[in-house]
Amino acid sequence: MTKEELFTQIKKKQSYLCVGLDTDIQKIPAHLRNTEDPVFEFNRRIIDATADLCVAYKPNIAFYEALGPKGWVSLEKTLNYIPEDIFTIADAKRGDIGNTSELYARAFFENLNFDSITVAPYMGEDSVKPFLLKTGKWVILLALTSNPGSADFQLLQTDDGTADYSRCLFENVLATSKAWASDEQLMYVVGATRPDFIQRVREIVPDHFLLVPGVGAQGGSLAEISRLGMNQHCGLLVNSSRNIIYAASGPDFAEQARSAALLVQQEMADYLNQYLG
Ligand SMILES: O=c1ccn([C@@H]2O[C@H](COP(=O)(O)O)[C@@H](O)[C@H]2O)c(=O)[nH]1
Repeated sequence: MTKEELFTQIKKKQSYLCVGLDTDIQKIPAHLRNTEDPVFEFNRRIIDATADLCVAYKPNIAFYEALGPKGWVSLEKTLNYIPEDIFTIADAKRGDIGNTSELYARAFFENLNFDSITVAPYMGEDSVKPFLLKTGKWVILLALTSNPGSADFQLLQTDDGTADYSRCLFENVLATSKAWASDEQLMYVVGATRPDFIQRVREIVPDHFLLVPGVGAQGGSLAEISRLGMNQHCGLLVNSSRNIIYAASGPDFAEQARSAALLVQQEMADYLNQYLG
């Protein structure tokens, strides 16, 4: 999916919601546990209930890997079930020496046909490039993550002498990596729990899409991130996982997930109207 196509979907659905498919076998409603593939059955019902309200789905790969081979089967079935016009994100946080990254890229872009993958920047350009060589696919590079520990390294002050102020490490990640590919192929993860830094992100990457986790269960504010982070193409994919998919645990879980997603979508429609007109 191109950037333009993604923006078209955002305008059509009046939504920049990414539903996180963090499907935990322990949290699946009891009545689904006896089905042949409870994880896929749960995801299928969530997708049916939310597909018209979101523009992306983000399965977090850990939840599937943890189940062994059958987890990968559930993941593949889920991916194949997602409608064509919805952007798919493998939240895998990969990245290794070049030849190993090439195999990760094949796993997620060829074996599984994801549109994008989250990649850790720590090992540098040669660890990210193999993902970028896949035509039509996106890399979503971790920049400023939503967890408290992001302060340990990402907020370390650096001084390369080129900025008016001492940059944090995450700002160097943005400034350096934006030369590796265009904003048609590269996005960044920026946590909603860090709204105080979003202006600094936008100074360095004004046109890129940002994948923003951390609203809902982690306490980030959709209002703040939308006000500070939106650009002329919206430029935001805001993820919510637990608050949507586990809105309820009974037989009506999918309807409740839809209600939770609808609340977020309606708020997003207001912000799109307010900031993009
Ligand atoms: O900085 C990051 C990067 C990734 N995540 C992932 O997003 C979802 C958030 O789930 P919620 O239930 O909405 O909190 C989850 O898959 C994380 O691994 C993140 O939270 N922060």
